[in-house]
Amino acid sequence: MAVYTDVSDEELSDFLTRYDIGALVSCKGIAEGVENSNFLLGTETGRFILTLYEKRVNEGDLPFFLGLMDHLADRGINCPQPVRDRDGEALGRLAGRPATIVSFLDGMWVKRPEVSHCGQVGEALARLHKAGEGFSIRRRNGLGPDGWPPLYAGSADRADEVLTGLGGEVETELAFLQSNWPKDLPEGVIHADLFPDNVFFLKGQLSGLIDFYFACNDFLVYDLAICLNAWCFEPDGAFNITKGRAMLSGYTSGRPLTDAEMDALPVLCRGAALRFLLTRLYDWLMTPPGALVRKKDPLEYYKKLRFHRTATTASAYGLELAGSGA
Ligand SMILES: Nc1ncnc2c1ncn2[C@@H]1O[C@H](COP(=O)(O)OP(=O)(O)OP(=O)(O)O)[C@@H](O)[C@H]1O
Ligand SMILES: N[C@@H](CCO)C(=O)O
Repeated sequence: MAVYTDVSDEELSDFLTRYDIGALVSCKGIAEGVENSNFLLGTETGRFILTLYEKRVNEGDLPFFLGLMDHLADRGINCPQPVRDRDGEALGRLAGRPATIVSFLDGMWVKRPEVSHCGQVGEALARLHKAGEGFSIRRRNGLGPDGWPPLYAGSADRADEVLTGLGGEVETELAFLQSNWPKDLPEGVIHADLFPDNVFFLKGQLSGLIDFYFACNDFLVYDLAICLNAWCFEPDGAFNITKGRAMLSGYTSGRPLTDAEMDALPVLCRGAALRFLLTRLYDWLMTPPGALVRKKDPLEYYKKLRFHRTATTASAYGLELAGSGA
């Protein structure tokens, strides 16, 4: 459960006096999520989400995340909006942690995404990429190719505890990606973690996007590679090309891909799979027993990586390539 920091009723009521959102009526810790402590607040004026940023979020990045949510919301993306206190500050401090209050979004995430969900996520991702244009703050992707070797170093000597031979496979993949990572693709602000639990639907229609705390500047099509990984595989590990096709056509209906982006898709999908394999592997090995957080299976992403190694062109994901008849 993602409530790492306890907040007393007194501290919380005091904190809320800085805002114009009415007095506290209820406060409930939210079990989902792994990164930060989240609480659902009820006040006299409505519902809000209170987030206390935990150790993996760098405080210096918060102006990027909070500014980005404002920028996107101003451009029609339904995402949480930071609530400002009477001094105009979106970032406060509570129980010793940096803290913000953001608007509550209605909707539910889907545990078993269907083709229609994948198509809508593709469309929403293209809208998000366009809405991010003109955002003035930059943030490099700390979990991009340069970040993978140091991240892996933290679990390298224990990787084979998870699966015999996994360490060697990761090293081979790191070397391949270092040599084959594309250059000069269109860049912009990416979400970088648009998994099903970060997308809300209401009556089958995509209603909102949350959790911008991995957002950064990177290749736009890398975000699409992350979404293909997160949405288009079945629980048995098989890639569902119908879902892939729906996602890619949803995306390209809003933002066509360049030839270079299409060519790069299989390698970017490999990189995206490795990125989540590595963060999950680290957490799997390093989270102390008894910690409240639910660890996610690194091998799910190892299986996905193996699929991507068999993909030679973007048609493996359902993209129609000119002249391929695919
Ligand atoms: N603005 C919001 N409106 C409604 N619910 C929200 C909002 N923000 C967060 N939540 C709820 O809190 C849960 C956890 O939020 P979030 O995904 O941001 O946490 P996290 O710790 O960063 O998790 P992770 O990085 O693992 O996805 C969400 O699944 C959702 O149920
Ligand atoms: N979406 C990530 C966890 C949070 O960033 C994963 O499934 O590994």
